[in-house]
Amino acid sequence: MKGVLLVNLGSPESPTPKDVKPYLDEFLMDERVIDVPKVLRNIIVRGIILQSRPKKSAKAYSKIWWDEGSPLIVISERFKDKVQKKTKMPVALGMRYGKMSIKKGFEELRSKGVDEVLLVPLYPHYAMSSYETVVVKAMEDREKYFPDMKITTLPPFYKNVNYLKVLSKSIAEGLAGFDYDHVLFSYHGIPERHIRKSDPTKYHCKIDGSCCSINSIAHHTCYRHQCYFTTEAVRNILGLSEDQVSTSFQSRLAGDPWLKPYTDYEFERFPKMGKTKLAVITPAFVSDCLETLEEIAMEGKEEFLEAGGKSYKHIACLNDRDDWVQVMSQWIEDWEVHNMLPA
Ligand SMILES: C=CC1=C(C)c2cc3[nH]c(cc4nc(cc5[nH]c(cc1n2)c(C)c5CCC(=O)O)C(CCC(=O)O)=C4C)c(C)c3C=C
Ligand SMILES: [Fe+2]
Ligand SMILES: [Fe+2]
Repeated sequence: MKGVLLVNLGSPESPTPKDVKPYLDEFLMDERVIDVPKVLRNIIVRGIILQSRPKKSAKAYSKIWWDEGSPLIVISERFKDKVQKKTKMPVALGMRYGKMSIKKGFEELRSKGVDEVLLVPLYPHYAMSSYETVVVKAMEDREKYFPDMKITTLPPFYKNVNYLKVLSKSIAEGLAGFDYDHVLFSYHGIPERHIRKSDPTKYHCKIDGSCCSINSIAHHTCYRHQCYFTTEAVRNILGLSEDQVSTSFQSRLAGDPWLKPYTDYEFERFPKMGKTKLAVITPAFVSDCLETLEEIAMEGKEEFLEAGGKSYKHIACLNDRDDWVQVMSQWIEDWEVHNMLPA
């Protein structure tokens, strides 16, 4: 029987340093996130980052935590429940990090008689630290625990027309009634090095933007290209002009150069350029989470207003919107009935 496994990033068990520490340990010790040799990763993560970050992150998490738990988990569960209502196939939810593991998701599907799984990483764009690590982990778990399970993987869906339409509709609804002079598309950042590592040609991606609009096979795995594609597609659907929108990258860790421009620098810069009424959208995430609710909706607002901005609005992610549920359910049905994946 066929079944579906939706996978998101995961959250700590609670917004306390005690629970945030093991979560960050699993996350940052992933070789696709901090991609240095294991001995060095141990020093950087356990010897440096985990000495202070759990306390700081726990404080941030406690600002956005809901009575039911982590917003990312609660929203992903609501989304899964709605998708389940639209199909007879079993649908399970797993997380790349934390207690709700991918393995548990497979076990749940197996207990319902599933032997063929559609694996759905809940990321529109390809990055080795998000989409790729989900796929690799799922394949490792299959190898170890479910060797007879057949797996098909949903590709990154950043250029799927139906996805772009619901994303644009959600943004249009968020913009309605808000007097804005600029719309910022803020994507989760990644180290520039990851772009080069993910380039199968090893020469196409230049990071400086000179490559991303030239057609190339490298774009299948180029996070930067895919983010700019999303901005441009939505801009066209909404009929916004080029100078009304920009793209930036948030949530960087100290150290290496990450993709630019940095979102927090843009918050400082815009008011100086006369852009004082800002709407911010965060399309790298399908569900709201720490990075959208705290970093953008709370901290970002404060930074922008302090820099001279006059009004600010964060537009919610797709979350469990019915039209998004409908798009996902249609992809699932196309796979179930026709073995077809979204283009
Ligand atoms: C678009 C998806 C994501 C990419 C790409 C990504 C890369 C990436 N992230 C870190 C470090 C951290 N990210 C953290 C939180 C976080 N990251 C994503 C998504 C992507 N990360 C989400 C959805 C979340 C929120 C999780 C939640 O529970 O709400 C954190 C933890 C919080 C903190 O301490 O700031 C870290 C750390 C790196 C290093 C990286 C690429 C190399
Ligand atoms: Fe992250
Ligand atoms: Fe590129």
